[in-house]
Amino acid sequence: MKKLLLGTNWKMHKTEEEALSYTSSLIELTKELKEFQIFIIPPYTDLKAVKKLVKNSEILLGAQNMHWEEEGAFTGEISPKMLKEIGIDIIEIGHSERRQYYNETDYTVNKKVLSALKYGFIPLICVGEKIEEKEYGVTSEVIARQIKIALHNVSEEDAKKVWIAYEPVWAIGENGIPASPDYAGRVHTLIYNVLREMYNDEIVKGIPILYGGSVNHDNAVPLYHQPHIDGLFIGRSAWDAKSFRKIMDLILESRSKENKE
Ligand SMILES: O=C(CO)COP(=O)(O)O
Repeated sequence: MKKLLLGTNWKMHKTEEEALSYTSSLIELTKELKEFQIFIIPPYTDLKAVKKLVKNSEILLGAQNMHWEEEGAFTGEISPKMLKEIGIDIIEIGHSERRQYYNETDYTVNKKVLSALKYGFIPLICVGEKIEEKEYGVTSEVIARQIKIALHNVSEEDAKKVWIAYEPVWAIGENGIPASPDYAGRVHTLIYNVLREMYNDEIVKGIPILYGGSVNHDNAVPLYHQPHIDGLFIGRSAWDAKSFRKIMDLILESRSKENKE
């Protein structure tokens, strides 16, 4: 069975001290679990310290953003070369908060994806429709455009390294309403079909599509059962290591019930 990808985006949370305490607990709590590929995405200021802890574990480490240039006059930005030196595995690209507050566009997402691939990172590309786009019935068009532009000029060989996260904007954060598992499953199937327009079937089967947006202890299992949901990308419910582990336990419980049935 393929490993389920389970990761958490910390957003602008956790000082270095908090990051170290969380990471050591998570390593301890998950060290015997082989069913999941766990990843954590802390703020830049925590990355070096967290890397020292995770480097002897199976946990992958990501950064929340990256400039596409190696260096230059880009005050406040972080380059692929800097992240490579720390030993980062994943670059999260195009999260809706970056699209909403920091002028991230489909075109800058594409530049970052190409740069991340060039430097050997896994680009974790976030896509998702806004509430008004859902209400006007253009979710499929929005998602198809985001995916096609993000992957523009990405070769078949490189597409194998890409991860995609479907995060409906209206589902994210404290005021978010989680997508129903059925709705999420339908959009994941749509993403899968958009990818099939771009790449051959073998490659598409290997591209994981994660769901994110108010994943919690109640909806993690039904989401995991949907078609083409290959992982969960979690905010609040995974910011406490025990709460994150609880999501893993719920999934394991449901898997063992299935095996018995
Ligand atoms: O934005 C998210 C992951 O990138 C999800 O955040 P929440 O799980 O807190 O809604």
